[in-house]
Amino acid sequence: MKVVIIGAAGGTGQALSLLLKTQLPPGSDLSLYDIMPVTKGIAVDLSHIPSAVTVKGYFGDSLPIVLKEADIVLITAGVARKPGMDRSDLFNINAGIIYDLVKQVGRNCPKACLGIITNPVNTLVPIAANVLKKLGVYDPRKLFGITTLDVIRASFFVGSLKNEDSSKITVPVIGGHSGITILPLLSQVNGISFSDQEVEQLTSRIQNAGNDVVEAKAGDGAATLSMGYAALKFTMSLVDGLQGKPNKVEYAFVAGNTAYAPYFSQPVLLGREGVKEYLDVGPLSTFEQQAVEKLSSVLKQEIVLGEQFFKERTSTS
Ligand SMILES: NC(=O)c1ccc[n+]([C@@H]2O[C@H](COP(=O)([O-])OP(=O)(O)OC[C@H]3O[C@@H](n4cnc5c(N)ncnc54)[C@H](O)[C@@H]3O)[C@@H](O)[C@H]2O)c1
Ligand SMILES: O=C(O)C[C@H](O)C(=O)O
Repeated sequence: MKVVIIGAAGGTGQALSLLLKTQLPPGSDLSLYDIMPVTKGIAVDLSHIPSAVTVKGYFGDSLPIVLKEADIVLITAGVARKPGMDRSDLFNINAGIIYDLVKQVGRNCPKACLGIITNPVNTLVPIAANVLKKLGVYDPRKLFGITTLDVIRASFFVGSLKNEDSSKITVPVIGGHSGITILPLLSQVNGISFSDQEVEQLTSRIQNAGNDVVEAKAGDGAATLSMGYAALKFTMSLVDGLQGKPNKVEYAFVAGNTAYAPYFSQPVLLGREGVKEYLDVGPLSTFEQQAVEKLSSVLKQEIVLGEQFFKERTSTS
């Protein structure tokens, strides 16, 4: 299994690299890439951890070589938020970065599964899809916006509210990865019920959890460590699915089969080619039905923004 992390010298990239070095199946190749020369040193540092995962670091113009033979590419390259910013404020810089990087992915490892962590996920995934389409290598089963952080946060918040072990609680989170597009389905949490007030407060807390980290870090970045853990969870399920292990289900922002928006975070069963089956989001409460109607119009606008960017960029290049 070859996994490439692009943006590996950043906060999220380093946390994820560390976790994957210890968790990938023996014999895997973990290749780290960033524009920063320190990436080589990060790989040397990680290589001293005893595990049967080979780790190498690259920077500069070596990306095409790094990508060859990749099974999974995870992109965390780009800028992160500072207090007072929305994820959409990152669009101007990160859209161009994703456009260029995904071109390289499409050219050098067209069959790889691609996970986008960089924000704004809701807008960057449509750009990535269009870049891959233009290259003639788009396979919707293999392109994911990684929204697992919302899922793990929701488990933690529900566990702390109800005094339960959060590692045993699963909260479905659908929609997208910004503001009201993040919709936890609290009505589907097994064995736990919530008052209307708890539903409203928890929903808002899950939607705003990213802001809490950005404010608490006070100008020095956004969530990196919990994101590293979340991306590990997603990636290990993807690895297992690619290796043919059964019942690997994750929530991810995909070009799926819901009526809510052309790209939507929903449960997916992972298999040898990426998504094996798009699963139903299940029954929604009245609160969730109203919320999903509202979020779908916001999400559609954010998706259109990505598609417009792609059109403008291709017409000028
Ligand atoms: N999907 C999510 O739930 C989620 C969670 C946390 C962070 N994020 C997003 O992930 C991104 C990274 O966050 P971070 O905190 O790790 O930021 P960071 O600034 O610590 O790291 C970003 C890294 O990207 C590198 N980079 C920039 N342009 C590059 C390019 N063209 N090629 C290769 N590397 C490049 C930088 O050198 C840096 O090392 C941000 O956009 C952030 O909003 C998303
Ligand atoms: O909030 C951010 O900007 C980073 C990430 O999307 C998060 O949810 O923590």
